Amino acid sequence: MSKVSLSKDKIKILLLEGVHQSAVETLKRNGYSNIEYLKTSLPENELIERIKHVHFVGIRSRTHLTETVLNAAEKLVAVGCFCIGTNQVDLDAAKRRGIAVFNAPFSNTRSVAELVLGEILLLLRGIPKRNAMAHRGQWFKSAIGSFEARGKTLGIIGYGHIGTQLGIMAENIGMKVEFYDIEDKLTLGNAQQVQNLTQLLQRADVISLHVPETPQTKNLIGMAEIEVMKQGAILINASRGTVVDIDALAEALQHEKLAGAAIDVFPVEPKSNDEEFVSPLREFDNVILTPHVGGSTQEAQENIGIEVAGKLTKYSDNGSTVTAVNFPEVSLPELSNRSRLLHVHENRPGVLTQINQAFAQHGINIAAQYLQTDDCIGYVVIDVDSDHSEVALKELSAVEGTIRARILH
Ligand SMILES: NC(=O)c1ccc[n+]([C@@H]2O[C@H](COP(=O)([O-])OP(=O)(O)OC[C@H]3O[C@@H](n4cnc5c(N)ncnc54)[C@H](O)[C@@H]3O)[C@@H](O)[C@H]2O)c1
Ligand SMILES: O=C(O)CC[C@@H](O)C(=O)O
Repeated sequence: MSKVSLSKDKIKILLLEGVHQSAVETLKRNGYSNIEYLKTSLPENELIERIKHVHFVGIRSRTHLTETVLNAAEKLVAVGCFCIGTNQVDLDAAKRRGIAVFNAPFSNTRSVAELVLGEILLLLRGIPKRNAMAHRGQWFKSAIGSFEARGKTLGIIGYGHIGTQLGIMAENIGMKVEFYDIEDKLTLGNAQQVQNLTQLLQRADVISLHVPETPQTKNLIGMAEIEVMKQGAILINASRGTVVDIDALAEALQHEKLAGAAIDVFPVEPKSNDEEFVSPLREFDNVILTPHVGGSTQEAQENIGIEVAGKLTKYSDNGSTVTAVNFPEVSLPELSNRSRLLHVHENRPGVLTQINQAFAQHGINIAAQYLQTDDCIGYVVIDVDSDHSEVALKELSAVEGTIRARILH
């Protein structure tokens, strides 16, 4: 599949799920005006219909870009996930089709950490229950089950961007921070890494989850894990809904093994704000339930809009894949007075030799060449004199193993 360079007004961009207007402004500022903006996600059949015609798509966590959807995305060059998580995209299928995927790895980190810190304080004081009772006209003035955060142990599972930020903030209010991570991590402040999950579960007064959705984190916290937690501990999950077995959690709350919980993400989430939220946790006054809003602050959404739209325009304008989550990363200088060929190919021996031989045969001088590969694909970027660019694109497209070739002037 090959493409000539389209003028910017012909490049179609579909933005879903009400991404912040800062994304639209950033795209427009960079010359992209052909933007369709929808406040919601789309049902799969409609998504398949619309994605056929677009070069870039922007989504959040509700839109699932499965292999079936990507099969229809004939023109798609890149996906922008206007969030941290990218589990809603079949990253491997996108890569095999030469579609780069970008996200915003830190823009909502602080928002999630702040929400979790607030929940820790409220849950340690038993506020959700007292609040619910007061709404029903009941007056529960009592210190029973009400504790300061100072001196309590916070156990963080997944000590990445959010986990570390939360750890620092929790230490600032006098909590002791321990964490479990599958990687050896640089500990910030006075935090301590523990060697296994059980140890952390046994020691912490509050457990907070900050892992990605992976096969290994599915039901990371189930009946057996809750069993080893302290009597009266608190569980917080603002990572992904698959990480906690909700039925096991409901049972633990029923038996008062846990004093409370805060859950922001669920195995199945409503597809829109009009759909009913169904969960066995609804009956518990001591559980804070939030509709996947950990990262939903004005500050975070604005920054995400600018960051991800910026990455899409950079990839479109000059081919840079820096911070792409499924693509070999190539950092590129700006293009001036030349043409740039972007070639995504299956990573097999001899592709570069074929390219160089074809260019040599046609007397095409290579001004600069950049190559990065991973175990599946290679991404080569070649700057040539503009006089030779169309021949060069034809030659590139004919190379065996070509997935995509694109040209920028
Ligand atoms: N609720 C929200 O709105 C919201 C907002 C942002 C992010 N998130 C979720 O939070 C997750 C974490 O975000 P982050 O920016 O801190 O990610 P990150 O990649 O910086 O950190 C994740 C950490 O988890 C560790 N990890 C991975 N698998 C593990 C396992 N099996 N056991 C223990 N540790 C494991 C990693 O080594 C890493 O240190 C995201 O993947 C996303 O799903 C949710
Ligand atoms: O904005 C969203 O839909 C997802 C937010 C959060 O889960 C993320 O992964 O950044």
